[in-house]
Amino acid sequence: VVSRPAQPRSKSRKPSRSQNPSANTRLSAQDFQFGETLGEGSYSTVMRARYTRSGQEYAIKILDKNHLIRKEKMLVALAEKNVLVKLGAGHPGIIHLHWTFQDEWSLFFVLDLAPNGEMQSRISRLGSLSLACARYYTAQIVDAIEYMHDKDVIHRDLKPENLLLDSEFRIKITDFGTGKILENGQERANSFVGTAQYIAPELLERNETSKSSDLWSLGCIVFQMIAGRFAFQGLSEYLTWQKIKSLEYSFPEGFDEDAKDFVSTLLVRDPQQRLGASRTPSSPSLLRSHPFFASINWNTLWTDPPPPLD
Ligand SMILES: NC(=O)c1nn(CC2CCNCC2)c2c1CCc1cnc(N=C3C=CCC=C3)nc1-2
Repeated sequence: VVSRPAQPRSKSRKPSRSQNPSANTRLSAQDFQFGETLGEGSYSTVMRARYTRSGQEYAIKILDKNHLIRKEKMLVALAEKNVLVKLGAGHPGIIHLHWTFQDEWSLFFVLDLAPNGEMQSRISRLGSLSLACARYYTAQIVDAIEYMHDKDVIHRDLKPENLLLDSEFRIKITDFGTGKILENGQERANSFVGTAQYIAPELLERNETSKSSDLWSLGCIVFQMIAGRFAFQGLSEYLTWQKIKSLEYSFPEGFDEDAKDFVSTLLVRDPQQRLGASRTPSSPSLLRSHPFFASINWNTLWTDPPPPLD
């Protein structure tokens, strides 16, 4: 990825037309004061930025055009934008795309900033989360996943690194670079994506992903939040995959019984048999009615403060 100066190069070029739904202004990099780098991908850099006119902070994903073209990833970048546009601003648990614009070198996605970083960092720092915390965050993730799936979007790389925390320490699911829109009732998609410890067996065995693959990843995430370690971890990626395919995992002593049952209903080899796999937007959610969530008030889930992290 091209390393960017603190302030993008200013050239007397007309910024391209931006997608700024709230006004007729034409956005350009000069409208922002860029700060720290939040993350780097193979063809993108995410930077903290302040919109000069309002003072509002955002995360701006900068995609290098030449790199996208050379690596034939332009369609991937546009697919990510389409997923983000389809998800819109409709859910508090999903990072929202505010605007896009481009210049001669880069595409710019102006996204919500989640100032409190990754869930992964919390789990690493604390070892594991308190049961109350794990329950609260799992409920938020379930709520966001069901919203996403109701819009026929699958994430395909859910993991604690992609679960960010906003200013109120609420979940924000991010990085839809591996996201997929299922067209016209399509149930499954072919393409290899994902991160070793969270990949569903059907992806390893049949290169197949579906909404249910996100549910498998959810099971892995809940296990990790409570146990403080991966459900599936071998000495190599290949051995990790072998454990996933043979469903070789075990709960540590003292793992909460309701949480154990919840995780066990998701870490199921057959995608169709996972809890919530056959849910439709009009059918009741089997995930939400699981006993693990007995103490969750789904109506105030996004306004309730999180329990203490440890
Ligand atoms: N790939 C992305 O779309 C993306 N990547 N990041 C940073 C990554 C850092 C590594 N783990 C995955 C996320 C972001 C976004 C969206 C938008 C976004 C919004 N806020 C933050 N905030 C962070 C704050 C502190 C540390 C890391 C990220 N980060 C992002």
